[in-house]
Amino acid sequence: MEATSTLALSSSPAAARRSPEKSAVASLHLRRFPTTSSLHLRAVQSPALRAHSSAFQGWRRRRRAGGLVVRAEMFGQLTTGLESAWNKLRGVDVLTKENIAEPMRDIRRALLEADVSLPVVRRFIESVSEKAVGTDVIRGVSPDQQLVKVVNDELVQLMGGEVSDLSFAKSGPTVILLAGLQGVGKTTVCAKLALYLKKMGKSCMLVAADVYRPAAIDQLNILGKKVGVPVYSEGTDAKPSQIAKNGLKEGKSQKEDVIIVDTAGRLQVDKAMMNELKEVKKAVNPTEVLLVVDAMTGQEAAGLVSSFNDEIGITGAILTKLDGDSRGGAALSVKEVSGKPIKFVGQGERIEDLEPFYPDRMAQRILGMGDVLSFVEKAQEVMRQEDAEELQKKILSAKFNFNDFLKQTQMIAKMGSFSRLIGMIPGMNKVTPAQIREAEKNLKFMESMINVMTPEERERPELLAESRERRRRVAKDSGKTEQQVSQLVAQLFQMRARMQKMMGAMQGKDSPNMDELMESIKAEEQGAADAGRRRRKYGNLRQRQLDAMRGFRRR
Ligand SMILES: Nc1nc2c(ncn2[C@@H]2O[C@H](COP(=O)(O)OP(=O)(O)OP(=O)(O)O)[C@@H](O)[C@H]2O)c(=O)[nH]1
Repeated sequence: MEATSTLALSSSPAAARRSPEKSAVASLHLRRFPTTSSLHLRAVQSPALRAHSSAFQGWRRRRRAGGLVVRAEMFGQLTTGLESAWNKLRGVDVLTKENIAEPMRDIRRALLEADVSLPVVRRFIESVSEKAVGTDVIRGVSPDQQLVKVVNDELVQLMGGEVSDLSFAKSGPTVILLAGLQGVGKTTVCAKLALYLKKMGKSCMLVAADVYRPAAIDQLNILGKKVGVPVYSEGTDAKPSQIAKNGLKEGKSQKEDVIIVDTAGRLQVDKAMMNELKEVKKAVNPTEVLLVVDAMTGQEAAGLVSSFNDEIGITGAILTKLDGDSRGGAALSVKEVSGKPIKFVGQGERIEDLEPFYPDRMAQRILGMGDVLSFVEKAQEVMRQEDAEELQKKILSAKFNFNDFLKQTQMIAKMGSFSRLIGMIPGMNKVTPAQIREAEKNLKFMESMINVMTPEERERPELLAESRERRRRVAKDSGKTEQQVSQLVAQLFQMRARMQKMMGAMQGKDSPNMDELMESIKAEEQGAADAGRRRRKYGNLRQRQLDAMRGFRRR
């Protein structure tokens, strides 16, 4: 099957003549490379990203060393469709509403061709467009790579975000009821699931409640033997609900951890089938009711999950035959259409070929750009660090005024948390969570006073230090006391001095001793009485700061 085969490809012209089909696939994959190569070039420009880019160098070495091995990806059709979207963004500097219009049309077309349902495609496109345009520019990352990342994140969300684990009963055996149309792979899934659970250390029993196809019971017996789990059956004469009930009783007496009930499939959904399933469900009160659907039926699979859920109430789906699905519509639509997660995927006929459904891994397989994604993530992390370094520099500046102060509190809020910033300052890791909470509270408090200062006062804190009138006005407008405003002004001067000390320590090549620094901060906060002692300790520059503060206190 083309979707699963691994093609050994040589990039030589002779090989292309020998096998034009293989060569076409190779060139298709090679077209993806300019992205990776330019990504590499950009990466080397940024020292922080150099280490990460070595992966690309490794790849290039391997490529130069000889033949190219390309795996024809599952969902290959969708991957190829999406590629044309990235290609359209070559040469643009930033993602805008205008320049993403055409790539978005390609993505839309690729998803529709993959048999994703139209409402799902619409929502997806809307969400990707909104996020792509609102994305911050990351240095070293090109817009096409950024779009890849946005699409990846949205694909992960579309498929449920997180892996959805099996639930187990709190007491007694866990009952898993499997339902589905004929030939979708239910009986095979029974055995695959039993093997999976056995590997988890759980004992299992299979119950043959498919009474309409005698071969199904034989098939289950054979598979049960293969996996090494008991199979409970009563032939084809008993009622499925009775068989399931008796099977559960047997399983309980054997102290099995999990009982998996195989039910009959029909060619299409009909009332008799639903009623029978309802009866079986009532008889065994299952922990999981999983609908087995064939991935190759595309969005129809998603519709089925919805209608089974409406009729009998299910807990999730198992997508089989994903190995033969080159489109991907089912995997992408099930969760969004039905609200029910895909819990497992079948990827082959062997009993080992079942695995939990990981939305993130699936998205990466669809995009076929694992390297680009991890590169963008790394670049985002570097950008966050650079933000923090920039912030640090500003904090350390002796010319720090209320504008800087405000900007920084806002930046801190943008970064999510003060604790994160503290953690980024070398040596500051010992700050306790209580101290951090207190600092965050103080920041808000101070911000309310700064907000009512005039632009001039923010620029030149000395104005407030010199004028009681101004301090009174700020107090009145912010709803704080005059004393609190005075404290804020004093604090700013203290901060300037403290920052100078930190700068001195850093420029003196020694890394600052933070314990000592924290101690001195505490000492500073004890008030004016200690000023003389601090003056001796901090030298001339500190002296000037303290003079300014003292002058202000006298007024
Ligand atoms: N390639 C592939 N084949 C599968 C997968 N799962 C099941 N099959 C094949 O699909 C066919 C039908 O599987 P069954 O398990 O008999 O299906 P069923 O749903 O129990 O069928 P009924 O009992 O008739 O309802 C078999 O040939 C399986 O080997 C899969 O994940 N990949």
